[in-house]
Amino acid sequence: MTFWSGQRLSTDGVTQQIVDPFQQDRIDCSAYTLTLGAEAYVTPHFGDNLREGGKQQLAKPELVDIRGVQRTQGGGQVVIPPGQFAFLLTEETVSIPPDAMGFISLKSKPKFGGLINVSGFHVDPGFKGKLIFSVFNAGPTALHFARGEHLFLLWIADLSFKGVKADGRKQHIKTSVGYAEIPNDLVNQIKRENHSLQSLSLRVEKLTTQVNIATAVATALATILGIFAAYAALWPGVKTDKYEVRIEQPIPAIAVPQHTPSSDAQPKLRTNPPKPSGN
Ligand SMILES: Nc1ccn([C@H]2C[C@H](O)[C@@H](COP(=O)(O)OP(=O)(O)OP(=O)(O)O)O2)c(=O)n1
Repeated sequence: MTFWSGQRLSTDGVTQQIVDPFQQDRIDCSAYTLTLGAEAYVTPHFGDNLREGGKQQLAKPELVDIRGVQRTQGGGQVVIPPGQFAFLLTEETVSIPPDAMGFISLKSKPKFGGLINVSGFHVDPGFKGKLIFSVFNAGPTALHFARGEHLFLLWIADLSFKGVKADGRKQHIKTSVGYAEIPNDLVNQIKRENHSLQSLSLRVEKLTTQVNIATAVATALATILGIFAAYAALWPGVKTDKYEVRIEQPIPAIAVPQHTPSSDAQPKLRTNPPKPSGN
């Protein structure tokens, strides 16, 4: 298996239409640079409205000339928050010859930001279509990408066996047609709130604030009630008509038994009566 060199990409890459549209300045050493295309999908995070979140259509950027250097401007943006998955569609359509295969990867810049390629690393012989990268933001910050941004790399490798079947058809090649957009069934599989560490941390922060406020209010109310109760109990002048107890009837005199010397005398001990004699 031999990997195509940059030189070969610039010649056979064009004649065999490996990538469409093809630009010579996209050859990066022995790889071809692919860009972010018209669609992206990012999984919703805590608090997002699931009905609203869907595939994003990214506007095409314009080419502007800055002192003779062509720069892209105004491409539609996609933001991937930390801890979220995304599908990213390539701008280019890839056509792998039947006797070759492709290898794909993210460029280093998005990787340094924490982006991980989840969806695999190969393109089958005979595959034709746009590529869909499934990625995960494992970094600490939200990652912003614009349509037209150089995000992916493609290498082509020759296969050793170039045989054909008896009926003339090529063997072991991908015959099904690839994607032109991000299919809805892919989106439906992952369209649910994804509780990333960041979103859970925000939620804990929010709950902590609410508990702190509730505790402060409860403490203030308890203090006010305590002060009011103490004030009412200790200050005799503080009475309301509602709580004042009026004593209308005089308290009846209670007869208190008088102490007499006889009543003070010790009670006599009772003695048993003498037993009658036996005769
Ligand atoms: N990030 C990627 C990786 C691969 N592919 C394309 C190129 C592959 O040739 C094709 C099929 O990939 P796999 O063989 O890994 O996938 P499956 O076997 O699941 O799909 P199929 O049933 O089409 O063979 O998908 C893609 O669009 N995006």
